[in-house]
Amino acid sequence: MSSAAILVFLFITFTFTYVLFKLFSQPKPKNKKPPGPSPLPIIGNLHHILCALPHRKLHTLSQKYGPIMSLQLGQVPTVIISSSKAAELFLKTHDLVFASRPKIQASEIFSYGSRGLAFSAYGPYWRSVRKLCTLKLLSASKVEMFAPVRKEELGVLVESLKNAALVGEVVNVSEILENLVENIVYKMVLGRCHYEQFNVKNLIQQGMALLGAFNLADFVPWLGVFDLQGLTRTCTKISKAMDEVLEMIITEHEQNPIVDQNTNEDFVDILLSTIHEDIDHENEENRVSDRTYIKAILLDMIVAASDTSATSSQWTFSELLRHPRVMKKLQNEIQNEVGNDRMVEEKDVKKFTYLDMVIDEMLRVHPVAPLLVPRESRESITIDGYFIENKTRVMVNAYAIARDPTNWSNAEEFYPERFIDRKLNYQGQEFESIPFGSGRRGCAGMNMGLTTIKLIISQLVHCFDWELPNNVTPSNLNMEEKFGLTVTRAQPLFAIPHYRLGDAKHE
Ligand code: HEM
Repeated sequence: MSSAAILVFLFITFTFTYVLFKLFSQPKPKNKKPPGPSPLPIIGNLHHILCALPHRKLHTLSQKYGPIMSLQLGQVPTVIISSSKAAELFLKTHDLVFASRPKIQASEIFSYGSRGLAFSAYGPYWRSVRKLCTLKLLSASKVEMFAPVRKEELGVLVESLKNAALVGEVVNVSEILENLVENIVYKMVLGRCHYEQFNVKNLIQQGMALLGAFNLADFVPWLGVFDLQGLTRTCTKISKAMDEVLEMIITEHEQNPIVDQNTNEDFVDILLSTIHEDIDHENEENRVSDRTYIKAILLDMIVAASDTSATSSQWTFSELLRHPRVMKKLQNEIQNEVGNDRMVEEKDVKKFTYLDMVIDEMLRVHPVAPLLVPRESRESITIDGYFIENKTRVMVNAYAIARDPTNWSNAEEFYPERFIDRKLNYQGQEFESIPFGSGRRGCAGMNMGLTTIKLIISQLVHCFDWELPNNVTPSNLNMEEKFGLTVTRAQPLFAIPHYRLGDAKHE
């Protein structure tokens, strides 16, 4: 073969190899994944979220890799959303694609195979349960129906704080707020909060800690059979005890049905009245023949309502103590409407416009579920040029979104006045602050939560002036966070109440 022929042969071979290499070595443009840090073998990027405050770490990473970022968490392909624009694409434009939840081992065990609302996969069963909860448990009329429970529990708390004020006692505000919200939630859901035979609160607290714990099996499923962290055993044990307690509570309700029109129903009564209804009309296989769905929904309601509302109240209180100007302005607003010789009633709260701004600002600065509740894609889809494969886990970083400098100036500063001309109604239209998530899987109990928090805060700042104890000043008050099922204060909040009303009557 002549040298020219050799050159031509080599040229053709090289070109052909090059074209083949280009074709197979680069991902096809339509399969381009969102950018993200390189994964390690087996664990992928798990080390990036295994830290004390993952929402902060993911916020920092998103500043390098962008608002739609890829992570490989063990075996689970994951996308992290960190801007309002990206959140709108995932939670509004393509909401239906991301309306499912991944299977979480603890929820599978506690909720009888995720038969509650929060963790069930998108489909006919979830749609029926969501409709049932929205209409029968969490509607505006039901929120109002439970006003007497909130009033009674707050009345008891104010009396005990008045006694503490008399002797200048330092009060553990975190603890009293947790107990208050727990009492309200347990009375609303189960009818009462104390049982002599068992400690239901303690059991559910243990369950909640397990739900918030990092479980390796959720990311590397084949490791699940070895139960390396012992979580499967513990969850199964607690779940069995919880099931026995819930069975007893339901049986007690069955044996004492509500006959008196003036007696308020609780969630158990309401759900029992649905037991003969076919909850899942579209799917024969999902037909509910026992009461597991009632137990799963009861648990979901307690878990979803308690920590979120208690933690939000604590952050609001902390910010008010850190900002005496805001505290004074709020007290003045309430005093101008209510005077100082009676306590706040629930109907007053709607008039407190500055309170609305304080709560909006607290929810922006301290979203208590900063990564919302994870979603899972139901099909493969290309968004903004990035390919998102089926069954990708989606985590929306509400913490990062609420700090996006394109939407918020001095984002770390707590400044309620930024909401004077800017109303957020959390109904899925705005995405600059999404503490309740958005779309089909958005929070089902938002009105219940907001009503509870607003009443608690207005009552406690109207009845009392609050002083920081010892050498704590507004500027050195510890505001460190602790990550779990919700992001709470790392240290409990302490303060001294000083009663400030005249002869208040709690009508
Ligand atoms: C300040 C109080 C609250 C906050 C900040 C909050 C926040 C959230 C968030 C971020 C989600 C996930 C949304 C998503 O995936 O897009 C959620 C879901 C949910 N929340 Fe809330 N929540 C609060 C109070 C409540 C209350 C009081 C209840 C019930 C009584 C409740 C019931 C639920 C339920 C059932 C879901 C799951 C909905 C579903 O998957 O279909 N929440 N909440």
